Amino acid sequence: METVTVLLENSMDETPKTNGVVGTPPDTPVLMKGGNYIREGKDSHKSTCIIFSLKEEVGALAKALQIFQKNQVNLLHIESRSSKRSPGEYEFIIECDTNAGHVAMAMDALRDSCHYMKIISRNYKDNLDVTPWFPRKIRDLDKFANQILSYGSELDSDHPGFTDPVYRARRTMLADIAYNYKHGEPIPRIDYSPLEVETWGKVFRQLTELYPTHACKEHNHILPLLIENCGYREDNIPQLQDVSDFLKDCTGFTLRPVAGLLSSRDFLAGLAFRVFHSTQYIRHHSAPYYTPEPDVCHELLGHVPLFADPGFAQFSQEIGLASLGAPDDDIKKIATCYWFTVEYGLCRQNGQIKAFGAGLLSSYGELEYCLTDKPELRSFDPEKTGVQEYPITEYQPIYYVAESFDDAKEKLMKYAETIPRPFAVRYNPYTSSIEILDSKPQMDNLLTDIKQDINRLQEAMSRIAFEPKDI
Ligand SMILES: C[C@H](O)[C@H](O)[C@H]1CNc2nc(N)[nH]c(=O)c2N1
Ligand SMILES: N[C@@H](Cc1ccccc1)C(=O)O
Ligand SMILES: [Fe+2]
Repeated sequence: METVTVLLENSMDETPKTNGVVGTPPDTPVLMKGGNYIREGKDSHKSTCIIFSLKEEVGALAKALQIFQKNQVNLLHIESRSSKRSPGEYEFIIECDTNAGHVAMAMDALRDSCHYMKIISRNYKDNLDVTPWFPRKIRDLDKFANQILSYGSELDSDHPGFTDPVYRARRTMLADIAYNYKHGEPIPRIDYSPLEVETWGKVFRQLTELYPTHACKEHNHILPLLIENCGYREDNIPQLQDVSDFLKDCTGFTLRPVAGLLSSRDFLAGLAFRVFHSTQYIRHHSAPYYTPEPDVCHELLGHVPLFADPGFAQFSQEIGLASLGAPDDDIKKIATCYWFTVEYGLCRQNGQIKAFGAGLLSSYGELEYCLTDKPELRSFDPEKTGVQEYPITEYQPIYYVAESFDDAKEKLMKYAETIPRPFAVRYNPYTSSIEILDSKPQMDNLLTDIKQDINRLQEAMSRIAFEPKDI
């Protein structure tokens, strides 16, 4: 326990007290995986979170902490709050490093000495009592950086850039930026090469020709604003920081650089914080009109326009919140629904079918293809859509059509509500953190906030001076 500083707040305040993260292990250099430009992830940031309550007696916490010490478990963070679940008790939230020590043994021992205990851990498989780990503070997203899904060798050798050493070196450089990025830093600006700008230019020119006839109206509405405000031009690849600033003003969404495809769980968790993980590299110049992985064209032309829409931003965050702590099966289903809507969705608008999925809006080839009679079209229904298999690296054989943009949102939200979880969560935008609503004090706080809002609404209504024509 060499790095632990315990500062307990002996206050009756209901909100958890943050005592600062102490002793997060430093990053150790990671090795390049043979033949791949994606580096192997390391578990240095993995932690388990335990919520437990103890009888209020002298030395209770010290006893509990001894359990960790005996089992050589390193504690990273401690919060305390008085418990309303069991009056007279304190609740503690402890984050411990799972890389060293006998974590499972410590938890078994701890279980015997406390009334209430909930575990949130990456190590949840085969253990129904454990809620899968999720980030609780926006800074926790720094822990995803190394968790890029590296493609199998099959895709590697298929990849258009596989045999191009210049391209591979570029990818390594941009991956490094994403690996080293920390929350709150400005996103480094990239000086894109003439070849990279040319690739972007081709993609941009071709796609903007198709959008008027193929893209949904929401996308067509926002693109001109990006052209005006963020340097979206045929001869310029927009910088992530500029786009992030723009989104922040529109809907509070921000971008963070990422080295490649994230797992569905991690990617969705980012959305709960209104954070969109965005790649910064560009597809290989030999295949501008379809690429098998997300790239800056996909993020900036496919996803970003819709994140500037308040309704879509809200919906994305709700999906993110619904995913936190969900079991693997549910993550898979919700990710599949996400795939067939946000990534590859079609929708009806004024009697015509239009594309709203980002994977379509960033691929000239697939955008054209999806509205021909080649693919099969089915109607979007989360129960069925959620279990459909799909290829990631080629045109989709099946698309799901939503009746409208809002219809897809509503259906998906209803579905998300059925995901099992032992508590509700909400996002606190003041602290950029997730509150776990699992006991009365948290619910009281929520109620107080809602009351304030109702008062404000009432006040606003009473202040409106009605014009005679409004009555
Ligand atoms: C949630 C769903 O799986 C979705 O397709 C995700 C997966 N991981 C991702 N990772 C990155 N970097 N960019 C994306 O757009 C996505 N999409
Ligand atoms: N196929 C998309 C990129 C992409 C790949 C995989 C998942 C999502 C998007 C394009 O060419 O723009
Ligand atoms: Fe995407």
